[in-house]
Amino acid sequence: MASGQLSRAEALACSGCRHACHVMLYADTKAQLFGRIPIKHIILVRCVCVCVCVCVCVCVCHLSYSNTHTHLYMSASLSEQAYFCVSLPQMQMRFDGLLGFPGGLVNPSEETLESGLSRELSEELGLALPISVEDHVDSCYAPPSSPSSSSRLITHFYVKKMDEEQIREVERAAASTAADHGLEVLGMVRVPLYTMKGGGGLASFLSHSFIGNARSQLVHSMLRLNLVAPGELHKALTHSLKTHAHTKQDLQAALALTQGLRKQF
Ligand SMILES: O=c1[nH]cnc2c1ncn2[C@@H]1O[C@H](COP(=O)(O)OP(=O)(O)O)[C@@H](O)[C@H]1O
Repeated sequence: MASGQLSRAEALACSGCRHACHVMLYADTKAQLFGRIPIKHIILVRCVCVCVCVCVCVCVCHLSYSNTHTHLYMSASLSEQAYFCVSLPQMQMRFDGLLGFPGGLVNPSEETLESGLSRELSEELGLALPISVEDHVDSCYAPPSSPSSSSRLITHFYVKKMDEEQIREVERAAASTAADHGLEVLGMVRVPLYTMKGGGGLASFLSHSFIGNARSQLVHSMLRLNLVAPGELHKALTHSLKTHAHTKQDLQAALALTQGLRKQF
């Protein structure tokens, strides 16, 4: 067991600990890539800014595809059969501007971890999604939020595979009937799993700010479920670090702008 990780039983036995449960929802689907490229075992994700995004699970050869908007690098095995395995992991933009998985605090003395997580999902997604013990992946101590914080937080992570239509239903409900929409949850986003020339896609996504250990939960899940090949992920993370350096420069330029304006007004 990795450091900081606990078994479910150890976690529940911790007296005075607070518990938070979050879930990664994802789905596979059949799809025709650009209507003509026969590729097997790819993961295809739609994201906010690019129409069709590609990522890879099985690496045999390298293809490159380009149009006026995108340069996508794919490792893929070709097949006669036009069957595409599309994966759609979801995260949310939280009220605090950070990315995270749907879920929240659960009180195990009043409810099971799974029923508490389902309750949180009804508020955030507008749907009662049953979560079971089998969906549980791991439990670990969260880093203390401040040196003075007295109670320790244990985060429990779940992964639930759904079908594509269920994911669409979640997206529709999250934006229309969910009580938390526009308040605690600013919107659901699909994770772009592809790597673009220049570092777009997954690399850009991973360089955003995440709540708690949500980024490592995402990275571990991508590896464990073979949603992204380890080499692709390594490349994406290396790019994310470069993006960070660029973001720092950008922020410094923006800060200089506001400093100039502060002097004027
Ligand atoms: O996606 C996540 N992965 C891991 N930990 C998270 C995630 N989202 C939130 N947390 C942690 O769990 C705590 C409680 O989560 P959240 O803010 O969702 O609960 P709440 O909506 O019930 O207040 C947060 O303060 C944060 O430390």
